[in-house]
Amino acid sequence: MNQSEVAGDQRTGVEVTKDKNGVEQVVLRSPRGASARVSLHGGQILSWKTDRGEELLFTSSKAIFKPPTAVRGGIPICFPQFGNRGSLEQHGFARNKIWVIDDNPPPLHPNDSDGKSYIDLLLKPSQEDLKVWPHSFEFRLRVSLAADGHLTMISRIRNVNCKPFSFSFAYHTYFSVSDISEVRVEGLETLDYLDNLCHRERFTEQGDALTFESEVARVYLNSSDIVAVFDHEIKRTFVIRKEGLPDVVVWNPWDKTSKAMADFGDEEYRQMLCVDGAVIEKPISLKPGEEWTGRLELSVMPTI
Ligand SMILES: O=P(O)(O)OC[C@H]1O[C@@H](O)[C@H](O)[C@@H](O)[C@@H]1O
Repeated sequence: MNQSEVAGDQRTGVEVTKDKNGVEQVVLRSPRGASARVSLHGGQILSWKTDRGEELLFTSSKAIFKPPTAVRGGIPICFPQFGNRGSLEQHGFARNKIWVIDDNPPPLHPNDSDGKSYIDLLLKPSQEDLKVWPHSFEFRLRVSLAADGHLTMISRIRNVNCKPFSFSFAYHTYFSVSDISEVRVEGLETLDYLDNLCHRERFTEQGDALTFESEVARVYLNSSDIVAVFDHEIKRTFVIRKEGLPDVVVWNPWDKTSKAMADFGDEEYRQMLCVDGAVIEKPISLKPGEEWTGRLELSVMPTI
C-alpha cells in the first residue's frame, strides 16, 4: 500500500509497511535520501536517518516492539501526562495506543506540506481510555521530512468534549550520541529546573552549558525556542526548534538506573541523551472546542 492508496493523492516519498507484529509503519523519504520511520504504535518516530544513512535517533537493542509496551527509543509521545505527575500510567497512554492514518486532516499552513514527505496520524480515546481519563479529544500528529532532512512534528490536540480538560505533553526524543561524556547541551543555561532525582525540587542552572557525568532527570522551565546538542567526538550538532513547548526535559539514566531497566542495555546510556520539547510545569487547559498546537523541528549539522 502506498500513500496514493492511503490518502487518494499523488504524494511521493511515503510508503506504508507492516512490522513483524503486524503494526503499520510509515516510511518517509526525502528526494535527497534522508528518511524517517513512524509507527502507528504510539504515533512514535522510530528512526530518522541522514541522506548518508546515519541513524540519528537511539533505540535500545533490548527495545520491545510489541504493543502495548512503549518502545525504548525513537520519539515516544507523552500525553496526557508526563512521568508520574498524575494518576495515569507513566507518561500517559498515547505512546501505547495504536493510532490511525488521518486521510483528511484539517489543513495546515502550505509551508508544512510543500516540498515535504509527510503523514498525518490521529488518536481518539477508546472506551477504555475514557474510563481512566474521561475527556474526549482528537490528537492529530503531522510528521514531515523536508528535502534537506529536517524532521518536523506538529501535534494538534482538540477538546471535543463539553467540559474543559488539561494535560501535559512531551516529545520524548532519544538522540543518538557517540559518547555521552563528549556531549554538551546549550540553550538551558541560567534556567530554573525541577530535578526528578530530588523530589522535583527547583534549582537554577549555573552559567555553563550542560555536560554529563552522572544520572540526569530534569525539567528545564521556560526555555528559549532553540536548544542545541553538540556531539564533540563526531562533530555533529542537533538543533531543536520548538513552538508551544516551554519546557525541556533532559534525561540520561547513567549506569545504575540503566541496569534496573529490562528494555535497556547496561552500557547503552553512553549512546543516548533524551532532550524533549515539552509542556509540564503549567499544563495546557482546553475549553470545549479549543485546540492546542505544539511543534518541534529537528535538524542536524556538522559542528563548526
Ligand atoms: O521508562 P519510561 O517510562 O519510558 O521513562 C523514561 C524516563 O523518562 C524521563 O523523562 C524520566 O525523568 C525518567 O524518570 C523516566 O525513567
